Amino acid sequence: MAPPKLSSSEIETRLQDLEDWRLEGDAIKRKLEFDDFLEAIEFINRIATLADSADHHPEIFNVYNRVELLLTTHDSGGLTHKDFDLAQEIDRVI
Ligand SMILES: C[C@H](O)[C@H](O)[C@H]1CNC2=NC(N)=NC(=O)C2=N1
Repeated sequence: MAPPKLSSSEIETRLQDLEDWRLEGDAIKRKLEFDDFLEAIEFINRIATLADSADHHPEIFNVYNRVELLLTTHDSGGLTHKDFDLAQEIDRVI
């Protein structure tokens, strides 16, 4: 079953632990820059494994050495604990 959407105050609380993520509409977003394309792709591969294990999949945008990640829970129509949990796991593998 889809997890419940978080309230705005729950979202604010969880965002405090994620200094590089920004709230954007119904999602959280992080922009990253690497030395080159291969570094960016290697990072994407690392998070692909994490995401698939969590059965939670970020939207991933890549242009050369830049990667933009967007997390939201489509099944719930907004942000849930799954987005914040995965964001924290992603931050650990950078
Ligand atoms: C059936 C499957 O578990 C769902 O479709 C999962 C897969 N990955 C997902 N990823 C994201 N970001 N949001 C979801 O709602 C979602 N749902």
